Amino acid sequence: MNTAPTMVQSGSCPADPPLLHAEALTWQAPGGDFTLEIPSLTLHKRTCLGVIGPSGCGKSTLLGLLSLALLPTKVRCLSLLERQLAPYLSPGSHTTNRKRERLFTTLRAEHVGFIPQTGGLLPFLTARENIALALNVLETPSSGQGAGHIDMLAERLGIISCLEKLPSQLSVGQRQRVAIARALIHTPPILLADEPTAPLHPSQAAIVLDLLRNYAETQNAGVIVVSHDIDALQKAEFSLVQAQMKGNKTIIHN
Ligand SMILES: Nc1ncnc2c1ncn2[C@@H]1O[C@H](COP(=O)(O)OP(=O)(O)OP(=O)(O)O)[C@@H](O)[C@H]1O
Repeated sequence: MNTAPTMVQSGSCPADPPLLHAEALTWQAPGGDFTLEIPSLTLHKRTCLGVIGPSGCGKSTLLGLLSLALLPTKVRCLSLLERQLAPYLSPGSHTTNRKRERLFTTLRAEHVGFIPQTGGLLPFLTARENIALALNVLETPSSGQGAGHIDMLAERLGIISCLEKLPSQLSVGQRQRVAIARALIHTPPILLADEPTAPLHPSQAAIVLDLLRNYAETQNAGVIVVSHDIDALQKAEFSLVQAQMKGNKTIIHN
């Protein structure tokens, strides 16, 4: 399906600098069998984007690039909270790999919440400890108020009774909601989520997407969700970004 992307910057103010901006960014898979091109992609404050497209079209790869976990093959501009990162990525850059990795790790930890497709909880920590991990790693001023904050978020996600249990004692849907709480607990300005609602009952999926929309609006954050559930994204008023496949190349932009 090669439909043009639909994009409505609902709620964002054009005067605000974007939270995330990429231009002329390309990733080529090792072996060259697949290429993802991002001519231009911008995430503004108080905006929720829903990236849709068929299996294997590069949606997870897009999140990997935006979360700085994957390095682009080529890039003209990549900025995160107005910090220009392309100079660290150009072939002629004098930055060492270690220095770049240190910077990117810090940016990721402080500014990006990530909900992986598989939850990614540590099996030997309780749900509460998993959620608190981001606060402990960052040692933010909000670390002290962590317990109350965790309970409040858990209440909204319907997992209050799960907090003292290990991931193995939880259902797939409960584990996913713990992973969502873990990604939100340090109130990152950018939230990236890979199929966050896939293991959830439709009623829970709607609650989660509404929570993410509300999070973007109240925290001045930007949310990008990869999902196959177009109806749920539209009901939660996400702006849809359709991946366009052309042979072994995918183009994603807004
Ligand atoms: N490390 C890699 N080496 C080679 N090819 C890769 C690598 N990582 C991803 N790919 C390829 O890149 C393409 C995009 O993969 P990606 O996981 O981003 O797709 P997706 O849209 O998220 O798929 P799904 O909806 O099934 O999760 C696929 O064709 C995949 O085979």
